[in-house]
Amino acid sequence: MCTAITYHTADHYFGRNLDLDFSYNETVTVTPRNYVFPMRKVDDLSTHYAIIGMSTVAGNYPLYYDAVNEKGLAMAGLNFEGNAYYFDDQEGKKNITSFELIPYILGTCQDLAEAKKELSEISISNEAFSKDFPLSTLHWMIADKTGAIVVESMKDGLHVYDNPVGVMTNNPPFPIMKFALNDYFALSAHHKEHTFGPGVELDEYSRGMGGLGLPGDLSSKSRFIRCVFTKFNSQGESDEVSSVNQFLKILYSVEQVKGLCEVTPGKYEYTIYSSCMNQEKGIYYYTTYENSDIHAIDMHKTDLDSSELSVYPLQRQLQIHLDN
Ligand SMILES: C[C@H](CCC(=O)NCCS(=O)(=O)O)[C@H]1CC[C@H]2[C@@H]3[C@H](O)C[C@@H]4C[C@H](O)CC[C@]4(C)[C@H]3C[C@H](O)[C@]12C
Repeated sequence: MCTAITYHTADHYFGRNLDLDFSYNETVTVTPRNYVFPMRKVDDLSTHYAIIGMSTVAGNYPLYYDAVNEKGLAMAGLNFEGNAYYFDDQEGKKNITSFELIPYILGTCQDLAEAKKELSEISISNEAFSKDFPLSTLHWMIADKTGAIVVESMKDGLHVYDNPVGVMTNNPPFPIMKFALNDYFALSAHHKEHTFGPGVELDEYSRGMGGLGLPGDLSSKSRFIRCVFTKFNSQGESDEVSSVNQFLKILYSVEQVKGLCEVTPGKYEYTIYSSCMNQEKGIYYYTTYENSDIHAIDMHKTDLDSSELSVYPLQRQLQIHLDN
Protein backbone atom coordinates (compact mmCIF):
# COMPACT_ATOMS: atom_id res chain seq x y z
CA MET A 1 0.00 0.00 0.00
CA CYS A 2 1.04 3.53 -0.49
CA THR A 3 -0.36 6.98 0.02
CA ALA A 4 0.34 10.15 -1.98
CA ILE A 5 -0.77 13.67 -1.05
CA THR A 6 -0.65 17.30 -2.12
CA TYR A 7 -0.47 20.14 0.40
CA HIS A 8 0.02 23.86 0.21
CA THR A 9 0.99 26.70 2.49
CA ALA A 10 3.14 29.50 1.02
CA ASP A 11 4.50 26.90 -1.46
CA HIS A 12 3.09 23.68 -2.91
CA TYR A 13 4.18 20.27 -1.69
CA PHE A 14 3.73 16.76 -3.07
CA GLY A 15 4.92 13.40 -1.78
CA ARG A 16 4.09 9.91 -0.71
CA ASN A 17 4.61 6.97 1.61
CA LEU A 18 6.19 4.02 -0.17
CA ASP A 19 4.82 0.91 1.54
CA LEU A 20 6.33 -2.41 0.56
CA ASP A 21 7.97 -5.45 2.13
CA PHE A 22 11.34 -4.91 0.45
CA SER A 23 13.39 -2.18 -1.14
CA TYR A 24 14.56 -1.90 -4.77
CA ASN A 25 17.67 -0.01 -3.69
CA GLU A 26 16.02 3.33 -4.42
CA THR A 27 17.97 6.59 -4.45
CA VAL A 28 17.12 10.26 -4.82
CA THR A 29 18.04 10.95 -8.44
CA VAL A 30 18.34 14.20 -10.36
CA THR A 31 17.95 13.87 -14.12
CA PRO A 32 19.35 17.03 -15.74
CA ARG A 33 18.01 18.62 -18.92
CA ASN A 34 20.48 17.00 -21.33
CA TYR A 35 20.37 13.42 -20.09
CA VAL A 36 18.94 11.44 -23.02
CA PHE A 37 15.85 9.48 -22.01
CA PRO A 38 15.63 6.60 -24.48
CA MET A 39 11.96 5.99 -25.29
CA ARG A 40 10.71 2.65 -26.61
CA LYS A 41 7.98 3.79 -29.01
CA VAL A 42 8.30 7.56 -29.42
CA ASP A 43 11.32 9.78 -30.06
CA ASP A 44 13.99 9.82 -27.34
CA LEU A 45 13.84 12.85 -25.04
CA SER A 46 17.24 14.38 -25.71
CA THR A 47 16.46 17.67 -23.96
CA HIS A 48 13.66 18.03 -21.44
CA TYR A 49 12.77 19.61 -18.11
CA ALA A 50 15.05 18.58 -15.26
CA ILE A 51 13.57 16.12 -12.76
CA ILE A 52 14.30 15.18 -9.14
CA GLY A 53 12.72 12.18 -7.47
CA MET A 54 13.04 8.71 -6.00
CA SER A 55 14.19 6.08 -8.46
CA THR A 56 15.92 2.80 -8.92
CA VAL A 57 18.74 3.43 -11.35
CA ALA A 58 19.09 0.41 -13.64
CA GLY A 59 21.79 0.53 -16.33
CA ASN A 60 22.03 4.35 -15.93
CA TYR A 61 18.23 4.66 -16.44
CA PRO A 62 16.23 6.24 -13.59
CA LEU A 63 13.08 4.20 -12.94
CA TYR A 64 11.12 6.86 -11.06
CA TYR A 65 8.57 6.15 -8.30
CA ASP A 66 7.74 9.81 -7.58
CA ALA A 67 9.30 13.05 -8.79
CA VAL A 68 8.91 16.75 -9.54
CA ASN A 69 10.21 18.73 -12.49
CA GLU A 70 11.86 22.14 -12.49
CA LYS A 71 8.48 23.75 -13.39
CA GLY A 72 6.73 22.35 -10.31
CA LEU A 73 4.78 19.52 -11.94
CA ALA A 74 4.89 16.44 -9.69
CA MET A 75 3.87 12.82 -10.16
CA ALA A 76 3.83 9.50 -8.26
CA GLY A 77 3.09 5.89 -9.20
CA LEU A 78 1.22 3.71 -6.70
CA ASN A 79 0.19 0.09 -6.85
CA PHE A 80 -3.12 -0.63 -8.60
CA GLU A 81 -3.03 -4.39 -8.73
CA GLY A 82 -5.86 -6.23 -10.44
CA ASN A 83 -7.17 -3.03 -12.02
CA ALA A 84 -4.20 -1.63 -13.96
CA TYR A 85 -4.19 -2.80 -17.57
CA TYR A 86 -1.60 -1.84 -20.18
CA PHE A 87 -2.08 -2.21 -23.92
CA ASP A 88 -0.45 -3.58 -27.05
CA ASP A 89 0.62 -0.73 -29.32
CA GLN A 90 -2.35 1.42 -30.34
CA GLU A 91 -2.32 3.04 -33.73
CA GLY A 92 -2.71 6.82 -33.66
CA LYS A 93 -1.61 7.00 -30.02
CA LYS A 94 1.67 7.82 -28.33
CA ASN A 95 2.52 4.44 -26.84
CA ILE A 96 4.35 5.08 -23.58
CA THR A 97 5.36 2.20 -21.34
CA SER A 98 4.40 2.37 -17.66
CA PHE A 99 7.98 2.96 -16.49
CA GLU A 100 8.34 5.82 -19.04
CA LEU A 101 5.22 7.70 -17.99
CA ILE A 102 6.83 9.74 -15.19
CA PRO A 103 9.87 10.83 -17.25
CA TYR A 104 7.70 11.48 -20.32
CA ILE A 105 5.13 13.66 -18.53
CA LEU A 106 7.59 15.47 -16.27
CA GLY A 107 10.15 15.81 -19.05
CA THR A 108 7.74 17.39 -21.54
CA CYS A 109 4.98 19.15 -19.58
CA GLN A 110 5.29 22.24 -17.47
CA ASP A 111 1.88 22.10 -15.82
CA LEU A 112 -1.26 20.04 -15.32
CA ALA A 113 -3.00 21.50 -18.37
CA GLU A 114 -0.15 20.32 -20.61
CA ALA A 115 -0.10 16.94 -18.84
CA LYS A 116 -3.83 16.45 -19.49
CA LYS A 117 -3.35 17.28 -23.16
CA GLU A 118 -0.48 14.77 -23.47
CA LEU A 119 -2.50 12.11 -21.64
CA SER A 120 -5.34 12.48 -24.15
CA GLU A 121 -2.90 11.24 -26.82
CA ILE A 122 -1.24 8.49 -24.77
CA SER A 123 -1.86 4.76 -24.46
CA ILE A 124 0.09 2.95 -21.73
CA SER A 125 2.02 0.18 -23.41
CA ASN A 126 2.60 -3.23 -21.87
CA GLU A 127 6.32 -3.47 -22.62
CA ALA A 128 8.43 -4.18 -19.52
CA PHE A 129 11.73 -2.44 -18.78
CA SER A 130 13.63 -5.74 -18.65
CA LYS A 131 13.45 -9.32 -17.37
CA ASP A 132 14.76 -8.10 -14.00
CA PHE A 133 12.19 -5.29 -13.83
CA PRO A 134 8.86 -6.67 -15.04
CA LEU A 135 5.73 -4.52 -15.44
CA SER A 136 4.41 -2.83 -12.29
CA THR A 137 0.67 -2.47 -11.99
CA LEU A 138 0.36 1.24 -11.20
CA HIS A 139 -1.90 4.24 -11.24
CA TRP A 140 -0.60 7.78 -10.92
CA MET A 141 -1.33 11.08 -9.23
CA ILE A 142 -0.10 14.24 -11.00
CA ALA A 143 -0.25 17.72 -9.46
CA ASP A 144 0.83 21.32 -9.89
CA LYS A 145 -0.17 24.47 -8.07
CA THR A 146 -3.61 24.45 -9.75
CA GLY A 147 -4.73 21.00 -8.57
CA ALA A 148 -4.34 17.25 -8.96
CA ILE A 149 -5.49 14.44 -11.24
CA VAL A 150 -5.50 10.64 -11.06
CA VAL A 151 -4.54 8.54 -14.09
CA GLU A 152 -5.83 4.96 -14.29
CA SER A 153 -5.19 2.74 -17.29
CA MET A 154 -7.79 -0.04 -17.16
CA LYS A 155 -9.18 -2.63 -19.56
CA ASP A 156 -11.71 -0.08 -20.86
CA GLY A 157 -9.05 2.58 -21.55
CA LEU A 158 -7.17 5.43 -19.93
CA HIS A 159 -9.10 7.39 -17.31
CA VAL A 160 -8.08 10.83 -16.12
CA TYR A 161 -10.00 12.07 -13.07
CA ASP A 162 -9.79 15.39 -11.27
CA ASN A 163 -8.75 14.78 -7.69
CA PRO A 164 -10.28 17.54 -5.58
CA VAL A 165 -8.91 16.14 -2.30
CA GLY A 166 -5.31 15.66 -3.46
CA VAL A 167 -4.95 12.23 -1.82
CA MET A 168 -4.49 8.86 -3.53
CA THR A 169 -3.89 5.35 -2.20
CA ASN A 170 -4.40 2.01 -3.99
CA ASN A 171 -7.52 -0.02 -4.90
CA PRO A 172 -10.39 0.42 -5.68
CA PRO A 173 -10.51 2.75 -8.72
CA PHE A 174 -10.56 6.44 -7.82
CA PRO A 175 -14.29 7.21 -8.42
CA ILE A 176 -15.25 4.48 -5.92
CA MET A 177 -12.64 5.72 -3.46
CA LYS A 178 -13.85 9.29 -3.72
CA PHE A 179 -17.49 8.24 -3.27
CA ALA A 180 -16.56 6.40 -0.06
CA LEU A 181 -15.86 9.78 1.58
CA ASN A 182 -19.64 10.30 1.71
CA ASP A 183 -19.92 7.54 4.30
CA TYR A 184 -17.98 9.75 6.74
CA PHE A 185 -20.25 12.77 6.36
CA ALA A 186 -20.68 13.10 10.12
CA LEU A 187 -16.99 13.27 11.13
CA SER A 188 -15.72 16.44 12.72
CA ALA A 189 -12.54 17.72 14.29
CA HIS A 190 -14.52 20.27 16.26
CA HIS A 191 -16.56 20.23 19.42
CA LYS A 192 -20.27 20.18 18.60
CA GLU A 193 -23.54 19.12 20.15
CA HIS A 194 -24.41 15.53 19.33
CA THR A 195 -26.93 14.85 16.59
CA PHE A 196 -27.70 11.30 17.72
CA GLY A 197 -31.33 12.12 18.43
CA PRO A 198 -33.29 14.75 20.29
CA GLY A 199 -33.68 13.95 23.97
CA VAL A 200 -30.96 11.25 24.09
CA GLU A 201 -28.51 12.05 26.87
CA LEU A 202 -24.92 11.36 25.83
CA ASP A 203 -21.72 12.17 27.72
CA GLU A 204 -18.81 13.68 25.81
CA TYR A 205 -16.31 11.90 28.07
CA SER A 206 -13.24 12.42 25.85
CA ARG A 207 -11.74 14.97 23.49
CA GLY A 208 -11.68 13.96 19.82
CA MET A 209 -15.06 12.21 19.82
CA GLY A 210 -16.03 14.02 16.61
CA GLY A 211 -13.59 11.68 14.88
CA LEU A 212 -15.18 8.48 16.21
CA GLY A 213 -15.72 6.21 13.22
CA LEU A 214 -12.63 7.38 11.35
CA PRO A 215 -11.10 4.13 10.08
CA GLY A 216 -7.81 3.28 11.76
CA ASP A 217 -6.74 0.21 9.79
CA LEU A 218 -4.21 -0.02 6.96
CA SER A 219 -6.46 -1.02 4.06
CA SER A 220 -6.24 1.38 1.14
CA LYS A 221 -9.79 2.76 1.50
CA SER A 222 -9.29 3.35 5.22
CA ARG A 223 -5.95 5.10 4.62
CA PHE A 224 -7.59 7.26 1.98
CA ILE A 225 -10.40 8.39 4.32
CA ARG A 226 -8.05 8.91 7.29
CA CYS A 227 -5.55 10.84 5.21
CA VAL A 228 -8.18 13.16 3.68
CA PHE A 229 -9.61 13.86 7.17
CA THR A 230 -6.14 14.54 8.58
CA LYS A 231 -5.03 16.71 5.68
CA PHE A 232 -8.17 18.85 5.56
CA ASN A 233 -8.25 19.46 9.30
CA SER A 234 -4.54 19.89 9.92
CA GLN A 235 -3.47 23.37 11.02
CA GLY A 236 0.11 24.36 10.25
CA GLU A 237 2.42 27.34 9.84
CA SER A 238 3.53 28.45 6.38
CA ASP A 239 7.33 28.63 6.68
CA GLU A 240 9.35 25.92 4.93
CA VAL A 241 10.42 23.86 7.96
CA SER A 242 6.92 23.85 9.51
CA SER A 243 5.33 23.01 6.15
CA VAL A 244 7.61 20.04 5.50
CA ASN A 245 7.15 18.87 9.09
CA GLN A 246 3.35 19.16 8.87
CA PHE A 247 3.31 17.43 5.48
CA LEU A 248 5.20 14.47 6.91
CA LYS A 249 2.90 14.36 9.97
CA ILE A 250 -0.06 13.96 7.60
CA LEU A 251 1.70 11.10 5.82
CA TYR A 252 2.64 9.51 9.16
CA SER A 253 -1.08 9.34 10.05
CA VAL A 254 -1.23 6.50 7.49
CA GLU A 255 2.28 5.12 8.02
CA GLN A 256 2.68 1.34 8.16
CA VAL A 257 4.48 -0.01 11.20
CA LYS A 258 6.37 -3.21 10.45
CA GLY A 259 4.43 -6.26 11.63
CA LEU A 260 0.86 -5.07 11.03
CA CYS A 261 0.44 -6.14 7.41
CA GLU A 262 1.75 -9.59 6.50
CA VAL A 263 2.40 -10.05 2.78
CA THR A 264 3.87 -13.56 2.80
CA PRO A 265 4.53 -15.63 5.92
CA GLY A 266 6.94 -13.64 8.06
CA LYS A 267 7.27 -10.77 5.52
CA TYR A 268 5.58 -7.48 6.34
CA GLU A 269 4.76 -4.40 4.32
CA TYR A 270 5.98 -1.19 6.00
CA THR A 271 6.63 2.43 5.11
CA ILE A 272 10.07 2.23 3.52
CA TYR A 273 10.26 6.00 2.97
CA SER A 274 8.12 9.13 3.11
CA SER A 275 8.86 11.92 0.64
CA CYS A 276 7.92 15.58 0.45
CA MET A 277 8.83 17.71 -2.56
CA ASN A 278 8.69 21.49 -2.57
CA GLN A 279 7.33 22.02 -6.08
CA GLU A 280 8.44 25.65 -6.35
CA LYS A 281 11.94 25.14 -4.96
CA GLY A 282 12.74 21.72 -6.45
CA ILE A 283 13.82 20.29 -3.09
CA TYR A 284 13.25 16.61 -2.32
CA TYR A 285 12.88 15.85 1.42
CA TYR A 286 12.60 12.33 2.76
CA THR A 287 12.67 10.19 5.87
CA THR A 288 13.08 6.42 5.95
CA TYR A 289 11.55 3.79 8.23
CA GLU A 290 14.85 3.47 10.06
CA ASN A 291 15.78 7.15 10.10
CA SER A 292 13.23 9.79 11.11
CA ASP A 293 15.72 12.64 10.53
CA ILE A 294 14.65 14.67 7.50
CA HIS A 295 17.18 14.68 4.64
CA ALA A 296 16.96 17.02 1.65
CA ILE A 297 18.42 17.27 -1.84
CA ASP A 298 18.04 20.53 -3.77
CA MET A 299 17.96 19.99 -7.55
CA HIS A 300 19.22 23.55 -8.11
CA LYS A 301 22.48 22.71 -6.32
CA THR A 302 23.27 20.24 -9.11
CA ASP A 303 24.20 21.14 -12.69
CA LEU A 304 20.81 21.04 -14.40
CA ASP A 305 22.38 21.52 -17.84
CA SER A 306 24.47 18.39 -17.49
CA SER A 307 23.77 15.06 -19.21
CA GLU A 308 24.74 12.87 -16.25
CA LEU A 309 22.46 11.65 -13.45
CA SER A 310 23.18 12.79 -9.88
CA VAL A 311 22.42 9.95 -7.50
CA TYR A 312 22.01 10.29 -3.71
CA PRO A 313 21.82 7.04 -1.71
CA LEU A 314 19.26 7.12 1.12
CA GLN A 315 20.62 7.87 4.59
CA ARG A 316 19.05 5.09 6.60
CA GLN A 317 21.17 5.45 9.76
CA LEU A 318 19.33 7.19 12.61
CA GLN A 319 21.41 9.67 14.62
CA ILE A 320 20.28 10.08 18.20
CA HIS A 321 21.23 13.52 19.50
CA LEU A 322 22.43 13.11 23.08
CA ASP A 323 21.46 16.16 25.11
CA ASN A 324 23.49 15.38 28.22
C1 LIG B 1 5.23 -1.26 -5.30
C2 LIG B 1 5.45 0.24 -5.37
C3 LIG B 1 4.19 0.94 -4.96
C4 LIG B 1 3.98 0.77 -3.51
C5 LIG B 1 2.60 0.34 -3.26
O1 LIG B 1 1.63 0.91 -3.72
N1 LIG B 1 2.53 -0.76 -2.51
C6 LIG B 1 1.28 -1.33 -2.18
C7 LIG B 1 1.31 -2.80 -2.38
S1 LIG B 1 -0.33 -3.36 -2.31
O2 LIG B 1 -1.12 -2.60 -3.24
O3 LIG B 1 -0.76 -3.20 -0.96
O4 LIG B 1 -0.24 -4.76 -2.69
C8 LIG B 1 5.83 0.69 -6.77
C9 LIG B 1 5.88 2.23 -6.90
C10 LIG B 1 6.91 2.54 -7.98
C11 LIG B 1 7.30 1.16 -8.52
C12 LIG B 1 8.65 1.06 -9.22
C13 LIG B 1 8.73 2.04 -10.38
O5 LIG B 1 7.59 1.91 -11.21
C14 LIG B 1 10.01 1.85 -11.19
C15 LIG B 1 10.27 0.40 -11.60
C16 LIG B 1 9.37 -0.03 -12.76
C17 LIG B 1 9.68 -1.44 -13.20
O6 LIG B 1 8.78 -1.79 -14.20
C18 LIG B 1 9.52 -2.40 -12.02
C19 LIG B 1 10.44 -2.01 -10.89
C20 LIG B 1 10.22 -0.56 -10.41
C21 LIG B 1 11.39 -0.28 -9.46
C22 LIG B 1 8.86 -0.39 -9.69
C23 LIG B 1 8.70 -1.37 -8.52
C24 LIG B 1 7.37 -1.17 -7.76
O7 LIG B 1 6.29 -1.52 -8.57
C25 LIG B 1 7.21 0.28 -7.28
C26 LIG B 1 8.30 0.53 -6.24
